[in-house]
Amino acid sequence: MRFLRSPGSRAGEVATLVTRGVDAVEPYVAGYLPQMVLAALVPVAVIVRLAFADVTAALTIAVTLPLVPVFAALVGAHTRDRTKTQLDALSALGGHFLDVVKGIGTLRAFGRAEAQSVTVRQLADQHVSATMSTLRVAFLSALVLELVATLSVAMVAVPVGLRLLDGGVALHTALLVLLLAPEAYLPLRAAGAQFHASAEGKAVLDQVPDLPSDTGCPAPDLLGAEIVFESVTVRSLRDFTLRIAPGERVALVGPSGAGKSTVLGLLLGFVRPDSGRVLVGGVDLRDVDQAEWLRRVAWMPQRPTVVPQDLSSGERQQVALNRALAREDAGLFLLDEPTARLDPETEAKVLRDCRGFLRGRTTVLVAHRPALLDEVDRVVRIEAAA
Ligand SMILES: Nc1ncnc2c1ncn2[C@@H]1O[C@H](COP(=O)(O)OP(=O)(O)OP(=O)(O)O)[C@@H](O)[C@H]1O
Repeated sequence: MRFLRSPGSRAGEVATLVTRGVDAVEPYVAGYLPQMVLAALVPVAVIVRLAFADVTAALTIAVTLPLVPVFAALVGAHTRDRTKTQLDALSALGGHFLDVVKGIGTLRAFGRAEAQSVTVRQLADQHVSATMSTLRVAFLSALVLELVATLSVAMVAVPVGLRLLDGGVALHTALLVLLLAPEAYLPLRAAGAQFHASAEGKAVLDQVPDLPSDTGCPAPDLLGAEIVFESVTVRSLRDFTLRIAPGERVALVGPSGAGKSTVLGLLLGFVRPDSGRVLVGGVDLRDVDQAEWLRRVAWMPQRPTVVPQDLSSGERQQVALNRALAREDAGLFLLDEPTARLDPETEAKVLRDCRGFLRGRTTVLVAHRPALLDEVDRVVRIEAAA
């Protein structure tokens, strides 16, 4: 959940990581890592046991054994790059597909829906070729590791067999060597095989951003908390400074593109200042647990999403406004042009209805319509950046 909420997460990447990515992590955590523990312990135990029975065999194993991890590391470096390319291709495909689905209405309206199928096909082809390339490397490396391990076992077994024929070694010692020698190589071979099965999981873990050790400090109680914009610069806002007292109703006015909605975005925590700070009750909003903060804020966006769609835009706006005002427990109300699509008569009625409700509740609203200005305690003008 913390990853999903982390700022800057891109939808396509997140969709790939939390679906296929999560499945891919299991072979790494439950397969490769435990196998690495065995690969570190078992060969040492075999060498120590054989050192007491047949020093030559123990030395042969000790010398040939490192060849397996050396070859595995050489092939592994190659595998890592290929797997990363494969995962990137999958993320690009997932992200693009998601964008196309989201924007299908607009694409159809402009007659560009068909063109997208070509792009999706190209991305799918890229993913197929990246996957085939990863598989080729995986098969090749399995072959290399099997070959190295088999030759190493032969280098131990053949001399022991010859010495047994010459009478240079007892039968029970030769049997012990022949039975134990393959066991020294087995965990390393298995780790090599697990490495390929788990490479995607490792790439996924590398892609998940470093998450903060905690989700931020508790959201300040808005009752009695002053909201302060301290020389905030972001998008079109330049050194924007504003103090909002608890319970105050403020209207933001100004030309299109001046940054009124950006001010609401800053208060929601969706937009982060490039410089300056937004303080609530003296706490920098950047440090506040965003999920908890959003539970305290009621927001009506400029273009509300309301199901069903068969409502008119004005009706949709009224539903969205009622939905925001129904959040009686909220400590801050952010309303972006709440009456923009209403006729003057309906607007007057809506404003009459919410007048009593908003009195004494901290409210920031974006106002283009003059009727809204009578409903607030203060009007703040935001000028377009020069
Ligand atoms: N997601 C975004 N990323 C980057 N810049 C953006 C983004 N959204 C808006 N902007 C830019 O930020 C500036 C301020 O936009 P904003 O929507 O805050 O203006 P506004 O005053 O609310 O305008 P309007 O009255 O037309 O709604 C504009 O120049 C706009 O292009």
